Amino acid sequence: MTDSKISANKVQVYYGDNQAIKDVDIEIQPRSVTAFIGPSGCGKSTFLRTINRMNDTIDICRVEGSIKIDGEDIYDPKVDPVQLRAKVGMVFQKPNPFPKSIYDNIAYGPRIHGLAKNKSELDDIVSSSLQKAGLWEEVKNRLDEPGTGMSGGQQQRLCIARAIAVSPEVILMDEPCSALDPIATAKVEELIDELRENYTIVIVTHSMQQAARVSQRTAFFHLGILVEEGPTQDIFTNPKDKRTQDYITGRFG
Ligand SMILES: Nc1ncnc2c1ncn2[C@@H]1O[C@H](COP(=O)(O)OP(=O)(O)OP(=O)(O)O)[C@@H](O)[C@H]1O
Repeated sequence: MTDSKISANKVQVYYGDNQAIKDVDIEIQPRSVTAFIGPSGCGKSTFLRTINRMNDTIDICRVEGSIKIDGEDIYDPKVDPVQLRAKVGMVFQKPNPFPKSIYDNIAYGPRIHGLAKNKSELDDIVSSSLQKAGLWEEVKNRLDEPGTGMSGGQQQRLCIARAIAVSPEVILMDEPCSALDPIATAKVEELIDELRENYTIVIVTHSMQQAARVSQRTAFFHLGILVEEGPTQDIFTNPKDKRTQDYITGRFG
């Protein structure tokens, strides 16, 4: 196994008095897809959001323990959460393009982070991000049109392109296909498979079939606890814990 990209150690997350994540330790491998699965409310999204400090935006939420990316503690007071979220991008359940043109959706992050010296560099970032998200051919002649006018699946790939535009190393995806039809889902899954060559991807999914299709490793959460984590094939064919077995065979959740 290579060195981990993300190391979480004894992570606890509280919403007020309610503890949503208990003592989670996990090592996430670079350039691969890790799926988080588990019944509703088990804390998958909460734990995902600790990896780019999105929980900071929820007043009552408190995170304890340590999360390191490339050995650096992302909760260190020196870390700027805005920079962190460029390095650790996020794609949400519902596609959420900005009410701007397709071009400006992609150019927004690079402009804020000063990634382009001039218009031609910005054009290059926009086209290469759309190419990496497999969307270029579909939109190259309509970059001035609103992102919100695209189909749901295209909007989600636009959101992936937007995350890619600021050169992230990690991409977090919180049920990215749950609002998409099967054809759009298949396209996003194909894209995830291509992206793993260059990015570390963590995906929360309710679909065990999706976890089996796209991920190399799977982590099963239950009641805020990480019950087990391992190669996806092992988790689905030979789980060690009875709770995992019960979940994957549809006995609960
Ligand atoms: N913003 C919030 N404020 C208070 N409690 C929250 C908040 N978000 C999540 N929780 C609580 O934390 C626990 C874990 O929720 P979380 O959404 O992380 O689970 P999940 O496994 O992602 O669920 P689902 O699959 O339904 O999205 C639940 O008890 C939930 O009610």
